Amino acid sequence: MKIGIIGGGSIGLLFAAYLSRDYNVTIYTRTERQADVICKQGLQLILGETVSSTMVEALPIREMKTGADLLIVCVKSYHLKDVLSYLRDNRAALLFVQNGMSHLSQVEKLPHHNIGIGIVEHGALKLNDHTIKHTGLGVTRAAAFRGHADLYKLKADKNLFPLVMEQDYYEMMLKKLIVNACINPLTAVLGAANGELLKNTHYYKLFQTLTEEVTGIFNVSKADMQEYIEGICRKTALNKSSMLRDIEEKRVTEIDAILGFVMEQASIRKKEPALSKLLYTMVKGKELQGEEMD
Ligand SMILES: NC(=O)C1=CN([C@@H]2O[C@H](COP(=O)(O)OP(=O)(O)OC[C@H]3O[C@@H](n4cnc5c(N)ncnc54)[C@H](OP(=O)(O)O)[C@@H]3O)[C@@H](O)[C@H]2O)C=CC1
Ligand SMILES: CC(C)(CO)C(=O)C(=O)O
Repeated sequence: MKIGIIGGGSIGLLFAAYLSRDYNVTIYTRTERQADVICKQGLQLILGETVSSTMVEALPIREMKTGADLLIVCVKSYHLKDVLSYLRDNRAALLFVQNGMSHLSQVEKLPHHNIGIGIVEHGALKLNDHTIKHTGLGVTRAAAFRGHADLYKLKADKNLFPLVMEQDYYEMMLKKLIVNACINPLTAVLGAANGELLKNTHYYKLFQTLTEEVTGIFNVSKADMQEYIEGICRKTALNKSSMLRDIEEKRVTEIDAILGFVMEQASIRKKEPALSKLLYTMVKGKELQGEEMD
């Protein structure tokens, strides 16, 4: 089976490092430079004290080949529009692994017969063009959005890179969306690690109010979700959320895909997302502040 991975970032390199053990993998990068580095130096995966190297094919996306069975799209949600033009004439099955839910409206317009949605619960950090650090062991969940689910049942390391099939893509994405909506913007604005949302009594009140608002918009049980999200905050207590890292590194965040989607749904469902609106504006302001400091 031939797998193409689009985007040589944290998640793309992580997927490539594990899947290339069992499959013929090609990484499609934005730049020619990164593709050259990967082809010449191979991929390096760091997990704890262990460093493993694999030779993997890489090409700039504009030289994308046809003939792959599966393309796993690992760019950020706001870069999807740039890669969709490369996908339109490619008949491969597609698997999208973006955080948030705003990409669903773009995905559903694609003509492909087989489209899957993935949720990544690993932590991964790209150290350079060909080195990836697996910072948090988790699972990848996948479900069919359209067509056959079997295509995403990939063989991969059961302990280090397990894949779990889910029945309902919407339910699976919604749960992750609510987690990201309740943790990421607050930690980004407060400059706090995930565990601080539980430890600091004032932050905890804000966190509870936000969880109440977001679960209310989607008519999901607040008590169950609160417990689930608190569990994630405890497990990742010392970690910075991806949004906080984006703000610190003056990158664009995925706020539109996360709280933007929440606010859109609130408007459709005639609910008032007061705190979400406030946090959305604050994160947008932080993004602008980052741009102006450059
Ligand atoms: N990192 C993590 O631990 C987790 C990430 N996720 C989700 O996975 C998705 C990917 O995140 P992550 O890997 O961290 O993001 P990164 O920013 O690390 O990687 C995205 C990659 O996409 C590449 N890219 C952008 N535009 C194009 C293009 N037109 N053609 C080809 N490649 C392109 C970028 O290239 P370049 O660098 O050259 O700009 C970059 O290498 C996000 O939605 C994120 O929320 C989910 C769970 C955990
Ligand atoms: C689960 C969580 C909040 C872990 O930090 C995450 O997915 C993120 O940071 O984007």
